[in-house]
Amino acid sequence: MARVEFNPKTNLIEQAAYKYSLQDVPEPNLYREIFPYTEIPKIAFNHRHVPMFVPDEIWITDTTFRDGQQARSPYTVEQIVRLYDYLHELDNDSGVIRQTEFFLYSKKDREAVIKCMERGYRYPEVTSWIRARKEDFQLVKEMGIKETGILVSCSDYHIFKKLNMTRKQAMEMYLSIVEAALENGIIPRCHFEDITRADFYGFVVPFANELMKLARQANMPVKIRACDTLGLGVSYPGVALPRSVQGIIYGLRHYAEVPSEWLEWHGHNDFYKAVVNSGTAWLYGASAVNCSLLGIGERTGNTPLEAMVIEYAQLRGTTKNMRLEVITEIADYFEKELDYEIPPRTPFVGRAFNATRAGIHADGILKDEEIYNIFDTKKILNRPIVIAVDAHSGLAGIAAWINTYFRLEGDQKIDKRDPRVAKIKEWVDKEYENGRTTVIGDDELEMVVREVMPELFRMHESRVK
Ligand SMILES: CC(C)C(=O)C(=O)O
Repeated sequence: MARVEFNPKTNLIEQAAYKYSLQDVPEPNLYREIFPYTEIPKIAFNHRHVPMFVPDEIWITDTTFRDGQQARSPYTVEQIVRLYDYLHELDNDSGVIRQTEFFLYSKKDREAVIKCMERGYRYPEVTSWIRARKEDFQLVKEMGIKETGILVSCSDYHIFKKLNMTRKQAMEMYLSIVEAALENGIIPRCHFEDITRADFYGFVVPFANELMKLARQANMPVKIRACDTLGLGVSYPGVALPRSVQGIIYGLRHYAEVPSEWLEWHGHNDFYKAVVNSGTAWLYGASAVNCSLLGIGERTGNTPLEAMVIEYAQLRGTTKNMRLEVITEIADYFEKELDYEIPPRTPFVGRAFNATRAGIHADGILKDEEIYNIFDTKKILNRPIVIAVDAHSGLAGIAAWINTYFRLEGDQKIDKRDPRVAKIKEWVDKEYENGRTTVIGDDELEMVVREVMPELFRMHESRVK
């Protein structure tokens, strides 16, 4: 039962939050009715609605060098430093991209951290990720890092099956590690792994309560990152725990009194929900959402950082002083320098995200591009709209297609008088002479351009399917 108390500060009779205590169950609660494993997981509703609560400040934290790097071959030190520079350039001292986290395991990891710290940027702040071993705190301290991530897996899948412990044993172990961080003057950021399959009232809230006690005793923040490890979080109104994103964030704030500034959501995209879940976490009281560049992370990836930059702009009505065109530079860097193929239809960064193939759309765009473009992609992302070619495009249309599609600038640009453009036009004309009525698709034009201008493909090889 919830306690009803008089609050002299507000002069109101208030219902105090019920204090949940640890349920040290003998058998794991695997929520088999929701996660039968041999069937698709179920989305259960209890029709409980929690209030929206948007923190005064919301921001993004980055995991490109941690979760991102776990899912691909490691970056070199130079690549890490370049990507860190890009994050800083994108943030442009707005503080929206507030922190990024690094492994400290190897000499190479540490060299990258030192180089990034030497940059002296305020944002994104360098934080670390360590094994939950007390010796590692010394390392964090020596490197001058103020905050570190610590893994505190919280579902019974992890506690019973992976750690082979009881809930009480796991909680005691986690608390002793958090205490060690605080004793070393380091802010612990507790990664509640697999929270969307965890017993919320039997483990998550009681554990968070203990963490908040430690924070009060040490007079230091103890942050909580709610990790939707398998992307099972759901943001539909009335969804039941443990899958409810808003339920988790509300519950941590309300029942464990975790302040918004210490609360973060870490999403995965297994069910295509990473972006909406992160936005929901913001709206229901987590100040931070954890993302990675291009969403690169374990399996289907994390919440894409660039998507949350755009979401921030939509929710807040401002980009502060972020430089959104850097998103395009980052995408180019991944493709050209890191040999990473961005799926063409990926929002904001894929080469086809603002391309239109339908003749009728191209016609509309020729009249006024606003008709078929989501926003001024040239101004905001330095990505001019891409137009498909048809019977009426002519030399100029074909040259424009090549220049926008391959994003050629300055003297790289192909002129309409270039004889290679005439060759492509011959092919286009033949198509229509032979009775074609549809617009020519990007893939078809790519094939012809590949024959006539192979050098373009050497530059953009990773863009070609
Ligand atoms: C390893 C943990 C912290 C994680 O990244 C996740 O749960 O997705």
